[in-house]
Amino acid sequence: MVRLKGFVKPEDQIGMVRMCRQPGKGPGGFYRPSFKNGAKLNLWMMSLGKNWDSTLRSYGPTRPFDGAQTPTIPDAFKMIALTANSTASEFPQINPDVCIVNYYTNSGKLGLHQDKDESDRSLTKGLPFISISIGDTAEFLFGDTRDKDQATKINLESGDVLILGGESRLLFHGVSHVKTNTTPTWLKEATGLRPGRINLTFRQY
Ligand SMILES: O=C(O)CCC(=O)C(=O)O
Ligand SMILES: [Fe+2]
Repeated sequence: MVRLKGFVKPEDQIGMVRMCRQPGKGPGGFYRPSFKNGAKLNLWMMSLGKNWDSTLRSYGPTRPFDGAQTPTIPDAFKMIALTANSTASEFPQINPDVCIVNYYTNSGKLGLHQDKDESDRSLTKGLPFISISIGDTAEFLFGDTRDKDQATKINLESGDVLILGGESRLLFHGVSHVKTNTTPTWLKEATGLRPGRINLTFRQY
């Protein structure tokens, strides 16, 4: 696992918030996903590139619940993810065809889980996923099991990048809480971003 603190430049963070708005409001935009048992996740989600469905735990070109086509990943997003990927030179380079954008309000969270719905090829090669945090700081947990009491806690701040690849690709991870009022003032002023946190994960299916 590699953490690149403050890797995403302020102008790129501003650009990413603005760029999320257009697809975020349209078809295929942000919605509250559910688990198989019908309970809602504590976040809003939008998939770019390919759709990830939280009930089926699989990828596809459209969203099963409303048939919406998945918006494309903006090239400018890809460039930022690829630059981070090559900075963490211990991991193979991916060609991202999926970007999952999560929006957490200040009561948002995400339980410990592994990301293992990508292709067998992607997982056996340990192809990394690249996570970018924007807005309020998250307390992020990771560990070898689903037990949150044994997990390590780190803060992910606006502009931080976290890369899980190779041996760390299947680490359990999650977000225990989002810290109120921690978005940088310049980001709030430039974008009018509502309180909360955006996380983008770039993956290769
Ligand atoms: O919000 C985060 O930092 C993690 C998101 C995540 O684990 C996921 O989308 O699979
Ligand atoms: Fe994840």
